[in-house]
Amino acid sequence: MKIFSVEQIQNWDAFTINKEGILSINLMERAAVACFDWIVQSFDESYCFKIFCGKGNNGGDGLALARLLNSIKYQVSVFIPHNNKPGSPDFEENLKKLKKTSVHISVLQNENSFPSISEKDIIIDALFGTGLNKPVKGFYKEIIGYINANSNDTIAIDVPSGLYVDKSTITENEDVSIIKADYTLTFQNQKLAFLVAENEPYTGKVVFFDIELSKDYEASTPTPFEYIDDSMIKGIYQPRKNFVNKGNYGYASLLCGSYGMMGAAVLSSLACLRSGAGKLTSVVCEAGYGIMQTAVPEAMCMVSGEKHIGNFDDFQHFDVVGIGPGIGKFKSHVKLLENLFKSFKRPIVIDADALNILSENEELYSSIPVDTIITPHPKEFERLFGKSTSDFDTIDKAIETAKEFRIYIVLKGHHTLIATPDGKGYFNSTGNPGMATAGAGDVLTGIITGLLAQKYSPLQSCLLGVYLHGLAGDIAAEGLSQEALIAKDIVENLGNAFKEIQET
Ligand SMILES: NC(=O)C1=CN([C@@H]2O[C@H](COP(=O)(O)OP(=O)(O)OC[C@H]3O[C@@H](n4cnc5c(N)ncnc54)[C@H](O)[C@@H]3O)[C@@H](O)[C@H]2O)[C@@H](O)CC1
Ligand SMILES: Nc1ncnc2c1ncn2[C@@H]1O[C@H](COP(=O)(O)OP(=O)(O)O)[C@@H](O)[C@H]1O
Ligand SMILES: [K+]
Repeated sequence: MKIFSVEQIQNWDAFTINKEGILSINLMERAAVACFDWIVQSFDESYCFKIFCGKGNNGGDGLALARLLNSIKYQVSVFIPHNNKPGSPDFEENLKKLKKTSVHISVLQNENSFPSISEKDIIIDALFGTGLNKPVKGFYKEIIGYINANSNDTIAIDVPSGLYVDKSTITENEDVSIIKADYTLTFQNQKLAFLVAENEPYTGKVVFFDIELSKDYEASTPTPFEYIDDSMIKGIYQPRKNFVNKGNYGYASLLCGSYGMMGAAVLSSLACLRSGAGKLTSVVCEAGYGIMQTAVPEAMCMVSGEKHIGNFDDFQHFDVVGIGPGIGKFKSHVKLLENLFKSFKRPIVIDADALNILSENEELYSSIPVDTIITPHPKEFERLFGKSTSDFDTIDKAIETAKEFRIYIVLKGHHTLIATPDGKGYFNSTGNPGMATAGAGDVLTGIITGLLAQKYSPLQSCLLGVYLHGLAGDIAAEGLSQEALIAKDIVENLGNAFKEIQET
């Protein structure tokens, strides 16, 4: 699914109106009906709705929604902040229609005219949507403050008012004014603002409504950002053929583990095999040999070093090398990375301590082979590429860095970002906070390494890898709860995740 900028969203509306020969007010009605249907499913007639409407089309949605709710006898009142300018044409049209109903409409002149809010009131925020063009100040700020001070459920239409959709709203020095919604009912596609941690306090649960904007526009409009959905994954996943043997699915290797951290080696190795790699050699230290052979008998083992991996340069057998889970930070690992970068001409995945070693040896950055995949969590990313001023700055930085070094950066998080060498960013749609548990990242390294071994391209391996990893985590959390989920459960549910994508 494509993630569009505000300008593109506006063009998409206009394109749909032209192409379908409909009026913009019909599109507004579609949006309002979608919100209405959801509200009717979610709240019974004992609730009253207080709808705050700006004078743009977001406010127009609010007015149309007020009329629809009133038509089936919900109690509704509408509040429009005083403003001398006329509303948008569709706002005015909907206001005319609303005036013919029994809905009470008040103009808010100052804070004395703010309505009292009682227990059964639901607040609907239709002040500003995608048309926000400057930070909220003055009387609007007071209204937003008033709404936020209430503990009643607040439903934002399209976007919590005050939040920019495609850039950062949070500034270090200023006190921002944004609705803190419990639900955001948004139209059509995912929006960049909903994918970053800094906006979590404002969006609440985001619900998407298909208002049937033109598919042609979506298909033909390029955008730097996409949301990884099941249709994208279906296009990548390759079912196994019948006349095959293990040689067809590649020879993976993982350089992993050290004394005290063999769990990371076991988890990444199991995940690599469970993702379908033909065969795997885990390169481990002597102290970990017995553990690996017992915990993952399906993997072959090579030994290097005593308590941590020592010198190793026997890479030529492998189709892909994954390095990092549990290897610890040792001086000799600098040489290990140097050797790997120099001698191995096939895909490489770098994670965990291997990234920390890189970050302390910046002279190695320029020798990272093209198309390498690195999988930092936010702290590792910061160690590698420095601090960011906002989550949007981090996104830009990831994309610029991926372009500069021609590598893939899998920046792990709630919506993991894959930044590509050609300047695109893909956000993951699967996964849950139960996966914030030790070892979950090691599992991801194993999966991506295993997919690369099977000849998925680096981009496909990243996309399919993060999606499967998150989906396995979601299936595990469904059975176990997020709290009880541990990394092993992600591995154990990889099979169910594969089954789910085979079925969709
Ligand atoms: N264009 C369409 O056909 C559709 C639009 N829809 C709705 O329309 C919204 C976008 O509508 P608009 O483009 O009219 O924009 P908005 O309704 O989001 O807001 C624009 C209005 O607010 C003013 N404004 C912006 N920032 C302000 C600030 N900080 N302080 C004070 N005033 C400010 C602008 O001058 C303008 O009058 C969407 O979010 C969605 O809710 C939906 O009805 C679906 C169809
Ligand atoms: N809140 C969350 N929502 C979704 N996925 C998450 C969340 N927290 C962590 N994850 C996923 O779990 C993995 C954690 O990786 P990482 O931080 O490297 O853990 P570790 O180093 O312990 O293995 C990442 O793939 C990340 O995307
Ligand atoms: K809004």
